[in-house]
Amino acid sequence: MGSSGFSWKLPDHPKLPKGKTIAVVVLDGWGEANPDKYNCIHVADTPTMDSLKKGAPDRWRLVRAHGTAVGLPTEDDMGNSEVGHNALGAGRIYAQGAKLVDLALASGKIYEGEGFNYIKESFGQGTLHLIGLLSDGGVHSRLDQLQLLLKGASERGAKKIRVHILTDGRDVLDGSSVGFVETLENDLSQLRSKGVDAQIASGGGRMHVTMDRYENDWSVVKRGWDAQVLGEAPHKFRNAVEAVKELRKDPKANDQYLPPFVIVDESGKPVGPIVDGDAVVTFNFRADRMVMLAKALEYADFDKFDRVRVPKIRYAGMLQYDGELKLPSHYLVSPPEIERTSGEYLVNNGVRTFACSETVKFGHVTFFWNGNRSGYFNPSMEEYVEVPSDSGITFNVQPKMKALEIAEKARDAILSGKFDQVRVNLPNGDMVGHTGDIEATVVACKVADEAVKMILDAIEKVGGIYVVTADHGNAEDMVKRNKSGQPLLDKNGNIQILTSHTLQPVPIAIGGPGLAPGVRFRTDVPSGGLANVAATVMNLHGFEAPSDYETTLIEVVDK
Ligand SMILES: O=C(O)[C@@H](CO)OP(=O)(O)O
Ligand SMILES: [Mn+2]
Ligand SMILES: [Mn+2]
Repeated sequence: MGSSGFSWKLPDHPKLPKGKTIAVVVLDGWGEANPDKYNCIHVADTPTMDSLKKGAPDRWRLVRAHGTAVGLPTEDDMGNSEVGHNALGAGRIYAQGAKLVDLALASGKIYEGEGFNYIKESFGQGTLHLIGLLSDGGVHSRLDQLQLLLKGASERGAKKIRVHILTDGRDVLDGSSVGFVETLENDLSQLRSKGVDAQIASGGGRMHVTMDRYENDWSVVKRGWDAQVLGEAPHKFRNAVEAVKELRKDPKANDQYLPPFVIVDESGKPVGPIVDGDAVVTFNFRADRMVMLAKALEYADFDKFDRVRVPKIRYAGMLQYDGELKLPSHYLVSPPEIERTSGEYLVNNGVRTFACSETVKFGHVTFFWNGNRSGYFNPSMEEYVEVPSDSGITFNVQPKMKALEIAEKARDAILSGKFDQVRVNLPNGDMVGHTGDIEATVVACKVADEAVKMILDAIEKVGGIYVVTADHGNAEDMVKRNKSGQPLLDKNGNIQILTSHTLQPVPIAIGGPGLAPGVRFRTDVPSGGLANVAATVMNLHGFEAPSDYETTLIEVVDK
């Protein structure tokens, strides 16, 4: 985009009026799948979402929310919130972190960049520490990328390497941590046979150790800091496979919430605390659950918890996690440059915007929606409201979460007349779906449906328009299936619970008294995806979308 001649001004839509209040509702983790007893959305009482479906095909359809439709490497990649909200807000498909890292590793460019050269300075005297999520889930990180990085770094002079693992069980099956640790141990032993002193140094479950987000609970990050940096944890083991196996013996244990542990040598000393002169790489490509640790590692002024000891290190992220904050300042791969998002365009065209969710999804409808950018485009035109999430619990014990509070805020914003777009994320289907608790997920879906109703009722009152959609699947399928769709059993004959997202498409529904009578979904965008939603919403606000946006899903026929 050349600077000369560029204008934020959007052309008027030839047929659709401006000035309608539009509710944009994102149901997190709400896909469309065959109805059976593991489809919690089907099992739950969801009269509002059911009634929207009756508008098919003119005002209800499905859109793609996984794989290449959202910029992921392959069609086997399930959708996730980052790429889903990026696509929804940006209206274009960007090659996402997973893919950018793949390309940089394949071409070797990762080793030529500023970030790698910066950390490499420490390889002579210091240890290289790699911290991140150990699985092949592909949402935050990928095992094969870690493996390539280990190989590449050791070939380029890293003589002492320590890996600080976070077990998954959220993007992959619970219990799969053992296999991933065994694979990593095998790789590290091969490195040792080549003379590299390489070991796992610490670990813990991702939801209990390190990977909190949006500052919901700093104690999670502190537990990680204590283990990774200070070498202190309640559990000590001589090896990580044994650690994970032992800790999983607690009947309440699961991969997502394993307690922190450190690996110690024969004299009981931790094998890999982070000390002055070391290099650290956080190898997750996804931002939200790495930003807090990045702050703790990078900020001189930091008061979220007592770091006790702040080693002088060279730190790089796999990507830069926040472009506005320039955090971290060193990184191995440049993040996608998502610019000219729909939020920025609309604000520049006078659309007053309200966005709301609870803490655990707040950044989704703001930061991710706006192309991984924090803050307002224009504070006098926008208001972002965060409803505090419960912390320190798994959401199956509180499946209603803050859905109704979010809906109340949205309702009040709609009725206030102060906003043209009121955008929310309703987290329940996703956050409770990730716990693998089917009963609780059914409750979660019911309450999300109630929240949608509250918002739609407000839209009805003000003569507005609604757009109800989702960012990817989760709650619609809670069981791992074989290729023909049959539930898979484990060796004890129990079904294998699916805690992860899915490859399913998601619904999008439009309606409300403000929707012009001739508006309907086009039939010539059959493979439409989340990136087509931005142009659609721009049209409903009375504007044509920029020409490089993915095409709109709607047309206006004469009535
Ligand atoms: O909880 C998360 O971090 C991911 C799953 O790893 O879910 P979502 O993409 O919905 O935020
Ligand atoms: Mn999501
Ligand atoms: Mn999720």
